[in-house]
Amino acid sequence: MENYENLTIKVEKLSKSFKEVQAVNDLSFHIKKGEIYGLLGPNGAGKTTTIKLILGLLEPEVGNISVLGLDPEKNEIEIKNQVGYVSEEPLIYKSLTPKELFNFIASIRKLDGDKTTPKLAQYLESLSAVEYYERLISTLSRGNKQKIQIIAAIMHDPEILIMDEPLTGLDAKSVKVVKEILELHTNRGGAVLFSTHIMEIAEDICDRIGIINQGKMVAEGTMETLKQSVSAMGENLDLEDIFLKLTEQDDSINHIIENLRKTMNL
Ligand SMILES: Nc1ncnc2c1ncn2[C@@H]1O[C@H](COP(=O)(O)OP(=O)(O)OP(=O)(O)O)[C@@H](O)[C@H]1O
Repeated sequence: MENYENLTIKVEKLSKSFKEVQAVNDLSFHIKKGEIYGLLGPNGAGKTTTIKLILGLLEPEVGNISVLGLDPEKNEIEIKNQVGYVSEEPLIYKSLTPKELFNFIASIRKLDGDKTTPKLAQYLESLSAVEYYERLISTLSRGNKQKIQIIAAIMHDPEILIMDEPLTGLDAKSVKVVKEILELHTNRGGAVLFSTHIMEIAEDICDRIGIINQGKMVAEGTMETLKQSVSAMGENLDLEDIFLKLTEQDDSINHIIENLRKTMNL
């Protein structure tokens, strides 16, 4: 029996469409305290739409969402105080330096400078971003912009981190540092919603994974239980095969490879 007091995010029977596109279709899942939950799905599966609904940036057509017991449609500001969000799009405040951006965030969030300054220095150093601190964000590389976006999302110590494809563009060392940040965050009771289209990343980082395709949940569980259900199917499939199968990409990938071989004369 689930202990509902332990839940940070609860999504029930959520649906959202854009004209003829059903982006999210009767989706339900929950995220517990201390858990990294991965939304795994191919391009266009509905991951970003789900995240925007949870943040109150989009209105659901049907369904319920609770974030720390709050309704995103009614409590957008309160939820923003408890959540750190890394969006899929690159950072918007391009005409600022990271220093100006962090000062701006600290002032709107009314953060204590004595606590925030050393924390920021540590994050910048850990992510090898000290030298970019006073450069215009518009002049930074994609990966360095992403590091600044991640620091901006965690600097107020939110209870929940919602990260939409956060590792895009990061080098191997920074990926390791971000993974460590997520682990430390969950060790102290925080929760993470993490979206990715890359199965290995979900496997490496997430405690539980929800595989979505065309807005629908097609499988959910720990990596262990997902692997067990794969072997229970009796076929000689690895997890990558099952991901492609569940997301209906297995036939099309074989077809694409066959056509590519013909085109490239192999
Ligand atoms: N504002 C919008 N207007 C129209 N269609 C939209 C809009 N936002 C999303 N969609 C459509 O909804 C579907 C789900 O998109 P979404 O961005 O949620 O997918 P995703 O899983 O995050 O994909 P990706 O991995 O490529 O980022 C797609 O078909 C997309 O084209």
